[in-house]
Amino acid sequence: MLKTDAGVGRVSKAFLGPTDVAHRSCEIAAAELRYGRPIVFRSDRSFAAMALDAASAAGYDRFAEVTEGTHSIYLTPPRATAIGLATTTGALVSLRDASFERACALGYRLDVEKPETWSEAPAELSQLALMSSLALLLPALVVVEIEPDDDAFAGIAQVTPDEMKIASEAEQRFEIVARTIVPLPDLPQSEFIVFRGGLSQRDQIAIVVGDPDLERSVPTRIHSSCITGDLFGSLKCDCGDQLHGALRTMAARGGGVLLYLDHEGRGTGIGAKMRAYGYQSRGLDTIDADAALGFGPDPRRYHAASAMLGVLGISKVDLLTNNPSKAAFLEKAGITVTRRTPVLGEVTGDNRNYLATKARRAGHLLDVASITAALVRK
Ligand SMILES: Nc1nc2c(ncn2[C@@H]2O[C@H](COP(=O)(O)OP(=O)(O)OP(=O)(O)O)[C@@H](O)[C@H]2O)c(=O)[nH]1
Ligand SMILES: [Zn+2]
Repeated sequence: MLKTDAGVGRVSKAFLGPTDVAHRSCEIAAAELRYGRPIVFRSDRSFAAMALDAASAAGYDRFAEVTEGTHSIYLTPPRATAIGLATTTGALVSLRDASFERACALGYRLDVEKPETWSEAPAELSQLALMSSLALLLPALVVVEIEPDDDAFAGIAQVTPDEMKIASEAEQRFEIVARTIVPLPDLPQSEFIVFRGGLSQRDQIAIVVGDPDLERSVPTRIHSSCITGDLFGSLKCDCGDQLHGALRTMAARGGGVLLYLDHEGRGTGIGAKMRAYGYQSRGLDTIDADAALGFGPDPRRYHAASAMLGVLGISKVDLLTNNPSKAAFLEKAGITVTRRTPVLGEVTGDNRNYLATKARRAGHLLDVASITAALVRK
């Protein structure tokens, strides 16, 4: 039987089907983590957890006290590997007598010594890392295994793996809430279409440039938000150039669609991205900096993109990207990618390493030699 009523008692069938209940559990659990409060993850085994990124020192001390020092920190596989622990499921390191500062150091800081003792984390804790991503928090979690009916955690928000699975279906449900023309410089008439839906996501927009023929392959860009690059023209990345270049390409081809997705920092959030920039200033590349914070190379998911294209009636695209995983996702979601058009920004001394790392380590279709040559020519 599906466990979909964790901790909520009797449920109104008039308003709440199983998907609603599951969806609500996930949203509440994510919100609680963001407020720095614990949640309970109820699988075959039960765990209480709180996210260090949001917890206060006092909240952490209370967790340590209630659990009588039996609490541990869960390190995801990328974080465990970054601090020298060889594991595929992640690591648990005891926090007995460890201060809040020590827990944070183990969880996401640089220059931490490899812990002497640790154990393999139970595989189900990766689901807790997913919950913290949903909450846009670092996946550095203080955890303790508890009895399902543990009084100390009574009334705490609960979530189960079944609920997470059911709720993830909601990621694919989007609807249009508003559409209107917004004049943009040097572009044909452009319409902003606002979409609402998904799991823990803000409203997102599709910008329809000109009058694309939806019967044919539509020039399309899936653009992940980058406040530093798109809005402020940061030189650390090429996002702003790609954004404006893609819109110009669409105009030149008679029209197209740009999906501007709520994906700041490759989906990790602006807080994590700025921490990652700090680590990059100390010599780590974009992937190792994210790994030091506990993230895999690219945690983005593109369900919103395929759902929004579906609502717009677009089934064939000419995708403006250098990132093959965007094309692969769309194909898997049933959208035909007839062609890929590269989108290149200006190569600068500040973004060269970032672009080269994306090519070398993330499989982006960028020519490292020409990136370097472009710089030499300057
Ligand atoms: N975590 C992290 N995110 C970054 C960093 N630099 C840029 N980003 C984010 O990376 C994303 C880049 O998005 P896109 O330009 O759509 O995607 P892409 O994967 O580079 O692929 P293209 O379609 O070829 O541009 C944005 O969400 C940025 O905020 C970084 O150093 N660390
Ligand atoms: Zn950027």
